[in-house]
Amino acid sequence: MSTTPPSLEVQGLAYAYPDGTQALYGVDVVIGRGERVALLGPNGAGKTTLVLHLNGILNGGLGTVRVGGLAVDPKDRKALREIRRRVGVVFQDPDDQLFMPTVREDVAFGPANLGLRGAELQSRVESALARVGMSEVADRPPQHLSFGQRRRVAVATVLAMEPEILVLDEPSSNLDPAGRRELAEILLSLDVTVLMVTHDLPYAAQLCPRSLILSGGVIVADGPTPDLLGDEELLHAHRLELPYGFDPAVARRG
Ligand SMILES: Nc1ncnc2c1ncn2[C@@H]1O[C@H](COP(=O)(O)OP(=O)(O)OP(=O)(O)O)[C@@H](O)[C@H]1O
Repeated sequence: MSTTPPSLEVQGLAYAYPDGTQALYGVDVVIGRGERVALLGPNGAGKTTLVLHLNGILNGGLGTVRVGGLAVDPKDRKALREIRRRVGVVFQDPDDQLFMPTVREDVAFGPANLGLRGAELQSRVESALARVGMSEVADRPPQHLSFGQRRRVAVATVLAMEPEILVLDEPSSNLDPAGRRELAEILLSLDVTVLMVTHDLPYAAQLCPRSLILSGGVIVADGPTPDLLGDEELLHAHRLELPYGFDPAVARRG
């Protein structure tokens, strides 16, 4: 009987930077296919360090990372290329991700590098742009778009690679209320595994049925988002604060 491997399996991941700063102390996380999970935690908790291990940008520590069953192995360049396709990271600043003369060329860049051409490439690009509602701006230069539109195009560049897991770094930052809501609607409509790093607890509650709290390089909580956000002591112990008046009980479940 064959079973589908989880989108992400992290086991015993420990990492110290070259200057000796220990950022992760044995992290274990399994994220099943199709889950949407928020990664919460105070500044300096190790969230970025963990994300940089998912596609092999950081390595050399202890433990293992598997994406869709494939191990991240920095020595195996072919496997690493496949890992970087499977782990689609949307950075906080879309301008780190968009550099071509038009939106269409930016979205085509990754799949063209994988060797896609012609109708197959075109259909990847059209589909990724449609999924983020950006088909209308395909021929415009990215720098002529609003910040919110650029973030959506950055999501499209990653979706065009058909990733196993979409990793979003602070997706709601710098968005106005309408842009924030539009992005939430898009993310909820996608049929893809999501790991979202955020300090925006209401956004985590709205989008992610499950949350992880990373603090001091350790996963200190892993469970349904409404339960974690409803635990005042837990939040206080890890410098997490809900906005005044926000009721985590209204957070979406399932
Ligand atoms: N290049 C580096 N060299 C040495 N230490 C580092 C380096 N980058 C991060 N650190 C340290 O590693 C620890 C984890 O940092 P990391 O950036 O992963 O946290 P974070 O949870 O992403 O924080 P934030 O919410 O502020 O983005 C911190 O103690 C940080 O000072």
